[in-house]
Amino acid sequence: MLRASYPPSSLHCIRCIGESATVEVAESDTPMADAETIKKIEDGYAKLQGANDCHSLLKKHLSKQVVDDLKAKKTKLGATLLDVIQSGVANLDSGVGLYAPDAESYTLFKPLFDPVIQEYHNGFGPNQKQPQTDLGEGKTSQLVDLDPEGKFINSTRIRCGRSLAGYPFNPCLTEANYKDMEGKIRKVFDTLEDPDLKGKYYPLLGMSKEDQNQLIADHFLFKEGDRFLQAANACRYWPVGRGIFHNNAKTFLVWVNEEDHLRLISMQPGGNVGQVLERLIKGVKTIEKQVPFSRDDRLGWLTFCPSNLGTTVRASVHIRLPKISAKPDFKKICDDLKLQIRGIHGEHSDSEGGVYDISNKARLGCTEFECVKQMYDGIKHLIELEKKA
Ligand SMILES: Nc1ncnc2c1ncn2[C@@H]1O[C@H](COP(=O)(O)OP(=O)(O)OP(=O)(O)O)[C@@H](O)[C@H]1O
Ligand SMILES: NC(=[NH2+])NCCC[C@H](N)C(=O)O
Repeated sequence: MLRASYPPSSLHCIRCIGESATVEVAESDTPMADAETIKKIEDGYAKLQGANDCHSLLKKHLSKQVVDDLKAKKTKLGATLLDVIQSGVANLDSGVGLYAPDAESYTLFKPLFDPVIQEYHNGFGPNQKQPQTDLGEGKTSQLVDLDPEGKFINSTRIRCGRSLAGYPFNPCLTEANYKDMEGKIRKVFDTLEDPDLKGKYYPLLGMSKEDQNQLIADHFLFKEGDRFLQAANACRYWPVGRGIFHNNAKTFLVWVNEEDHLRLISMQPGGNVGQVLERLIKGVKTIEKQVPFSRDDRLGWLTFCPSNLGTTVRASVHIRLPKISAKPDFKKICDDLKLQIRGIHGEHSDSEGGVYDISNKARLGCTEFECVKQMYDGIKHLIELEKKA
């Protein structure tokens, strides 16, 4: 074993500025995690093992064997198993608990990612491949309004994530990367002419707290200070490079550099899923003509969190189902329909006034249109149950 200087711009990011950039390099020249990092990984493993109230996929799949096999590994950008697991170790209430600091992490730390991916995405196995993109062009008319009388659904939203090719994910990005990426995407926003898409970019830097909080309360903007992202080292230089684009009607929105490089969102009041999807397709197709995105042959569109791989599509409604949501088996009914229940202010929030956010859960191993259809068919069924209850 030699000690050598590895030029890890990302290692600075991952390990906080000010730390020495010297890391251990094995004889094969493969970068290796240092002893301190390995100790933290082992301590993290022990903490998870001792936490009886922790039910994350991380805890379930981070076996002693996996720790021993992966603890010394390091990606070319300097990411270690610690970077992958630290959010789930800090937040024992995580559902998933791990993130990929860069694309290489999905292969280097495969023995951990693959079983998590398999369990989260309906059994998507290590030899399975994400199908070709099918956003649902020409098929949106199949998705007729789920609630034409406006009795149940407050609003419908479909989002997808995209990573700009050539850049790693949050923990490995430098401040210059953030500025650069924001600059590139702002130029693309300026070219949007279609009346459905045309709008303005609002950087977080310089936005008043009042405006920011209003956008969050109205469900348009990402929240600040997400402890899961913070513990994953994903909020560095905040608010530099972060912001939101939206059209006048706030029905087409793009989040810049929150959890993923981009989140493209279409949303509107009511239950017209077809219209919402139609607008999203237009937005994605227009933007992707100008920006190359990272796609993996097996895992599809690449994202920071393994729960978002593949299509990256989460199609949701904000819905009131007072009768069936009061039943003890409501979660089981949704699980069986492969739907996920969230609270009114998004992930890790509670329901308010009996309104739930219900969406497709899996995003990998199916097409984009199938993800939306999963939500559509499931919600249709839930509304029928509510009417009969
Ligand atoms: N159908 C919907 N109608 C209106 N707002 C919605 C709808 N679905 C989600 N939202 C809002 O979008 C915002 C973001 O939600 P949330 O963070 O749960 O989901 P996300 O954007 O899909 O990302 P992630 O899964 O990474 O958390 C929240 O304010 C949430 O209330
Ligand atoms: N926004 C997401 N990536 N959501 C999925 C996981 C979020 C968080 N890391 C958890 O495990 O609970």
